[in-house]
Amino acid sequence: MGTADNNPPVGIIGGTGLSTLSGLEITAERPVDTPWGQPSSALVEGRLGDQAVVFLARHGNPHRIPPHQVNYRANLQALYDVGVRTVVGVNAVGGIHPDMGPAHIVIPDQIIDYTWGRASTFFEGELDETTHIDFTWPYTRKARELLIAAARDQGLPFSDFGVYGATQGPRLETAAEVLRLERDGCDLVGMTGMPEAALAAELKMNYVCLALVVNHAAGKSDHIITMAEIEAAIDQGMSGIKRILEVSMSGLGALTPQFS
Ligand SMILES: CSC[C@H]1O[C@H](OP(=O)(O)O)[C@H](O)[C@@H]1O
Ligand code: HPA
Repeated sequence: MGTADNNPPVGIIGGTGLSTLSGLEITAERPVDTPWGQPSSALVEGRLGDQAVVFLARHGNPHRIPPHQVNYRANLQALYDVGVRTVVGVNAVGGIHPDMGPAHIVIPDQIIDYTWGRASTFFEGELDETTHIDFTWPYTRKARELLIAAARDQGLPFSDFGVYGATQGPRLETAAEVLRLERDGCDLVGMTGMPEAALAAELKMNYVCLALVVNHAAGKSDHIITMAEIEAAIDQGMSGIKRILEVSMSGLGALTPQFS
């Protein structure tokens, strides 16, 4: 086995509360283009410890692109084109499961997609062949195990399971919608988990979600959701997310591509 110096770069897609990655020793910042258009931000190349990393801000830096207008195809393609084969999607989410309150960290294992109207595949238009990827397990098992081990190692409050319900946004949900998500089996709700995960699978990249609960989902507390509450949870929990990234990074870099 080689050292982390020989690993391909790991991609980190930062979401709400993570438009830049402090701790990343930046070596280059490159605006790039793809056949699908421009990604949300320049690619920020650097190292976390001895692992090469390419960081991309999902909503742009500064944060300005709403979840339904993110160019998910360009984001994944841009990372792929610079050699990334393993991606960590960092997501702020609302907690539905009673154990998943603000500042709790979750490494989910499943997704239900409620989004609509988003460009959600690379395989459309005139194709030589129709492609239906297998998506039984949307997150790469070995990548999940590495994040779980890192969260445990750091003594952080986390759950090693969870169904992520991806809603359209940009508005938050009604209480009745959250009850429906709960009946469907969702533990978390966010707006960007899809099509990001499916596009990574189409490119045969490893993909894993590292989620920070930033509010109780609508109707799951005695108050409405405020940006102040969300910002407080980000302030409290994002340092733990960064520690998990640092500890797991070289292991993630050593993973071979998912389907090879
Ligand atoms: C009230 S914040 C909603 C915003 O935060 C999440 O973004 P991300 O997944 O990129 O961290 C959520 O999906 C929404 O876009
Ligand atoms: O409550 C939520 N709903 C959807 N997306 C979110 N992202 C953070 N919190 C939430």
